[in-house]
Amino acid sequence: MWCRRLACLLRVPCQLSGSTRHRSPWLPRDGRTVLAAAPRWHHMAPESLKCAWQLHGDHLELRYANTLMRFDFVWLRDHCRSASCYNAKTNQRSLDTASVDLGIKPKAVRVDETTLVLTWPDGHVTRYGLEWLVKNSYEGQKQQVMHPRILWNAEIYHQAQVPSVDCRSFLETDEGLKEFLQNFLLYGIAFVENVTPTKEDTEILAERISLIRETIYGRMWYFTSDFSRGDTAYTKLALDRHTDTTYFQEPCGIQVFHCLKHEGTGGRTLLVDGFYAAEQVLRQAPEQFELLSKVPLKHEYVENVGDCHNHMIGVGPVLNVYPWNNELYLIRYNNYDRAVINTVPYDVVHRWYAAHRTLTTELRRPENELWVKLKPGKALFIDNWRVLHGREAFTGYRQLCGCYLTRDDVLNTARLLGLQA
Ligand SMILES: C[N+](C)(C)CCCC[C@H](N)C(=O)O
Ligand SMILES: O=C(O)CCC(=O)C(=O)O
Ligand SMILES: [Fe+2]
Repeated sequence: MWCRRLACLLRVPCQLSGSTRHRSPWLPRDGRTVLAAAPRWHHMAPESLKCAWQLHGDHLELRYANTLMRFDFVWLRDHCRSASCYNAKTNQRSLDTASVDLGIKPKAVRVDETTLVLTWPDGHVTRYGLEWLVKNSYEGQKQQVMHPRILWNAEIYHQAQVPSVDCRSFLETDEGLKEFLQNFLLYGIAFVENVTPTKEDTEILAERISLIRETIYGRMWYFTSDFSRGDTAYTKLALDRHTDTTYFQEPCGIQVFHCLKHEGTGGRTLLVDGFYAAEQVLRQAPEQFELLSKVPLKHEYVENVGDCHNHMIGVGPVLNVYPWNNELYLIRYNNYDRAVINTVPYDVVHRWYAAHRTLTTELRRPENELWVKLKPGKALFIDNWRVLHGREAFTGYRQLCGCYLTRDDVLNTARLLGLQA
């Protein structure tokens, strides 16, 4: 309940779907009435009014479990789960989709209490469970979220009292790992406690949930304020909230931080839920949310320091949403690394700056800021596609180690433990 309700807040009413394409074909269109050939609803036995279907020129319409679904005929042929079309052992399609006539129509259609049965012109029979269709239809997907989340500001996060997971339980039990991953998926951040403060022990943690993503910064990195790289992260300066590696075509999915040493003052870590802020933008100004999700931008990293020569460019909008349900899945926000804007005309640029300002205002609200002091022994995992991080300026010697993780593999681990990810 927690997840569904809050995650739903992230879904935008789709402004692009009001076209006539989605209108029922038997309803008057453009003021004209659809005449005689209007399709007819076939109901199952009178006692099961929950299912009805009708055939149209190019698709089948099915009402089941309060969902009105429309299926293209090629789709229905392509997804056939018969033994000759689909290998249920490997979950792979055997049917060559290119061999299906794009004008294909079923020769016969029958629906009983549980199953839709289609006979194709060549005599091949396709059966679909009605429950399977609800789960796998576009209309069914549209009503669901891919990633249940709890959006937070500082108060929501504190009140939830999300526990840190103990290192041993994380490494040695499935329950510990699952609890950690559930917290991570819901909040976009999670802590492991009582970790031995070394790079090697941090690496073992990372490898428990994923593969380490090696980048231009190395596999496992150490960093201090030694100016060894051409980036402000390697200084003592404050860093405003941002996501990392915005200049990669696919920004790193997860960032791991473990502070191994700090003898000095300051240096607290700032965390802000980017999706919570984006959600506020959506409520206040949906057209600005839409602009942030449509306007492509470049981020860039140019480095020429010592032996390090790098030039990275990543392209994409600030907000990335799934087009079928408008659910946010990635925020790319780094004002330091944002490149010259040359991908949009001047008038769009101005509206984009206004939208960016609205988002920045939300991201900077003090009540949205979670401040934590990272200490040796406490490792922090951050969803770099959702939660922004920053840091306070500091004095003294401070050493952080960590790594990036490949997102697919974190989600893989979570799914194998039975979590929705
Ligand atoms: C974490 N580590 C110190 C290795 C790299 C820092 C990368 C900093 C860069 N400005 C970015 O935001 O991507
Ligand atoms: O020093 C820190 O706490 C974080 C610096 C930073 O943003 C990074 O390494 O990505
Ligand atoms: Fe960073």
